[in-house]
Amino acid sequence: MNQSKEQRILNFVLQNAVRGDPCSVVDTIDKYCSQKEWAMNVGNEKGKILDKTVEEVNPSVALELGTYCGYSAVRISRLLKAGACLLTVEFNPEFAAIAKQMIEFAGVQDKVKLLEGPSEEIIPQLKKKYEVDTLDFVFLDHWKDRYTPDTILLQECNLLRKGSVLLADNVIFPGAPDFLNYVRKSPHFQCTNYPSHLEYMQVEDAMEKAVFLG
Ligand SMILES: O=C(NC/C=C/[C@H]1O[C@@H](Sc2ccncc2)[C@H](O)[C@@H]1O)c1cc([N+](=O)[O-])cc(O)c1O
Ligand SMILES: [Mg+2]
Repeated sequence: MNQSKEQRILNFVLQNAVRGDPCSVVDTIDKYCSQKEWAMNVGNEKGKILDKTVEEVNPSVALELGTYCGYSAVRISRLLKAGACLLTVEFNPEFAAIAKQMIEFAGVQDKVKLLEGPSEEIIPQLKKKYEVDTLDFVFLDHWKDRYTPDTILLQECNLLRKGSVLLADNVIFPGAPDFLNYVRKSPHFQCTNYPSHLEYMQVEDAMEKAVFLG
């Protein structure tokens, strides 16, 4: 039975990256996906916007929706201070298994908790089951039509506090028009747009930062 693209990406990392070195894992995935097979990792150009936002927020508790192969989980967790953690949500078991191996190879497993299941089920469990008080940072990179309902759900579950930062990938391509509309119209969010390009392509894309105002 031939391998999946995600398995091929993982194998390329296992054979070419440096174990325990998150930067080499990130660079090796970018190398494979720019030269061999495109894949929906946030990539290096938008990844630098992600890095800057994570460094600015310096979160104690971060949430990622849409782990995929673990590229952004490795990218985010490499920047976290001692004792901080990233909770990342993935509902596809194959992708979760790939991401788990990617995270372990990068050596960031002590900072990352991979939660298997759909975000709409996991988010309401974060306080009681995963002992989260509030989230300092949320990276949205899962199904684009889930960005808005999950942003509303995060508020309903009292998981955001004054100053919590949401950063959404792909608000131009594939696009998340209802999310942009929602956060930009809401009096509870202060929004900033960061124009960029789709990973590994010369297609326009952008990230949107939405700071919760309480
Ligand atoms: O579709 C895109 N992303 C959807 C990502 C989905 C990821 O999140 C879960 S869905 C889930 C996870 C958790 N909870 C509920 C659902 C999927 O199993 C996948 O791992 C996308 C597409 C393009 N593109 O160019 O077409 C570029 C990108 O950067 C993208 O992010
Ligand atoms: Mg994306």
